[in-house]
Amino acid sequence: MAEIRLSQLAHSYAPAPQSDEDYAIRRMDHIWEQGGAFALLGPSGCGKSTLLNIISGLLAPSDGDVLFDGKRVNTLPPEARNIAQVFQFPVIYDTMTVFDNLAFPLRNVKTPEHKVKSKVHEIASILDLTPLLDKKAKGLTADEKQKVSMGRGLVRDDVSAILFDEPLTVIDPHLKWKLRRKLKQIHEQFNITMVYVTHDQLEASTFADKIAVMYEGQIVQFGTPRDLFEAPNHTFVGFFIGSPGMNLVSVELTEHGATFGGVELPLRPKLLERLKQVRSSNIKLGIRPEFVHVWDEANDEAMQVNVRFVEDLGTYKIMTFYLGGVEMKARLQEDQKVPQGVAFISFPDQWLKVYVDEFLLEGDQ
Ligand SMILES: Nc1ncnc2c1ncn2[C@@H]1O[C@H](COP(=O)(O)OP(=O)(O)OP(=O)(O)O)[C@@H](O)[C@H]1O
Repeated sequence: MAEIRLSQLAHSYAPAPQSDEDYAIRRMDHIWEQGGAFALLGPSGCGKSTLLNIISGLLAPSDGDVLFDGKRVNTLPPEARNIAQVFQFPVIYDTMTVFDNLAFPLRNVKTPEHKVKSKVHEIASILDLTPLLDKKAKGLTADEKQKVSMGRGLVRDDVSAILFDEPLTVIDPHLKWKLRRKLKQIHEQFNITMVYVTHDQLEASTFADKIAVMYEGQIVQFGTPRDLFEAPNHTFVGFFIGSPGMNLVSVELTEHGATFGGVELPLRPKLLERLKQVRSSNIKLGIRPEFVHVWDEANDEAMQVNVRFVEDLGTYKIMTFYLGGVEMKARLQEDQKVPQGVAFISFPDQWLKVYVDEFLLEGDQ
C-alpha cells in the first residue's frame, strides 16, 4: 500500500515540445493518498491513460518525479513497482485454468505452493470465481474474464496500488453495477490505494471517494462528488459534471455588477471589488440548473425570461429558457408549477459562481 505523489510531472510525446499544447500531461503536482478510492475522470484524449502508464512505469515521464511513499520510482520498471493494472480488455491466459491464471503472479515471485493455494481460494471467493477455478479461461464470459484480471491484481500481498483503466468497457450494462459494487467492497476489505480511470461521471462517483477531473492534460479539480457539483473549480467541471451541465455565460463588468446581452446582474460589492482588480477580460458566470430559482409569479427579485420548452424526465423537469439571448436550463421539481411562455427566475448569490480565465475566482465559495 502506498501514497502516490506526482511532483512537477509533465509529459510530451513530441521530441521538442514548444507550448502547452505539445504536452499530454501539463506540469502538475498531485497526491493520491494511501488507501483511498479515487477516480480519474475526463473526456477522451485528456491524458488519463498517459498518466496511468507513467504511474505504473509503462511510460517514462519527460519531466518531474513519481514517488511511492516518498521514494522516487522513475527508474524502476513496472514489475518492480508493485502496481497492478487492470485494462479495458481482460489480460488473461486463455489456455490456462482460472486457478492457474490467479496463481500466475504469485508463482512468478516463487511463492510456496501452499500459500498460492490459500491466496487463490481467498480471492476467488471474494470475486465469486470459486465454481470456475478448474475451468479454462477461454470459455469464460467477458465479465468473468475481467474478474479474473482483477483477481490477478489482488492476489499479491505486496501490491501498493491497483490502477483500473476503464475496466467495465466490455461488460454488459446490467452486470456493470454488480462489478462496481464488488470493487467498492474489495476496496473496503483491503484498504488498498485504487485509481479508477473513466470518462463516465456516474461510474466515477459511485466508485470513488474523491474524483480528479482531468482536462487538456491538467487535473482541474480534485474533490468529492459533492465538491464537484456544488463548487466546480473550472468551467469544464461545471459543464462536464451534472446532467445537464452548468449554465455558463461570458460577461462584462459594469459599475454595479455584470452584463451580457442587455441583461444586468448585480454582484455582491466585495466580489465586484475583487473582480475589478482582475486583469483578464475572460470572465464567466456559472450556475447549475438545480440552483436556478424559478418563482411561481413575478416579484422584485425575479427576472422575466422566455421559456423555450420543458422536458419531463419523470421525477423532475428541465426548463430551457433564454436570458439575454443565451440558452439556459433550470431544473423544476415534480410538484413545481410548470411555467408557460414566460417564467420568473433568479440566481441565488450563494450558487452564482464567477470564473476568471476558466478557473473559479479564489475565495468565491
Ligand atoms: N503513443 C503516443 N504517441 C503520441 N501521442 C500520443 C500517444 N498516446 C497518446 N497520445 C496523445 O496524448 C494525448 C492524451 O492521450 P491519452 O490516451 O492519455 O488520453 P485518454 O484521456 O486516456 O484518452 P482515451 O479515453 O481516449 O483513452 C492525446 O492527444 C493523444 O493523442
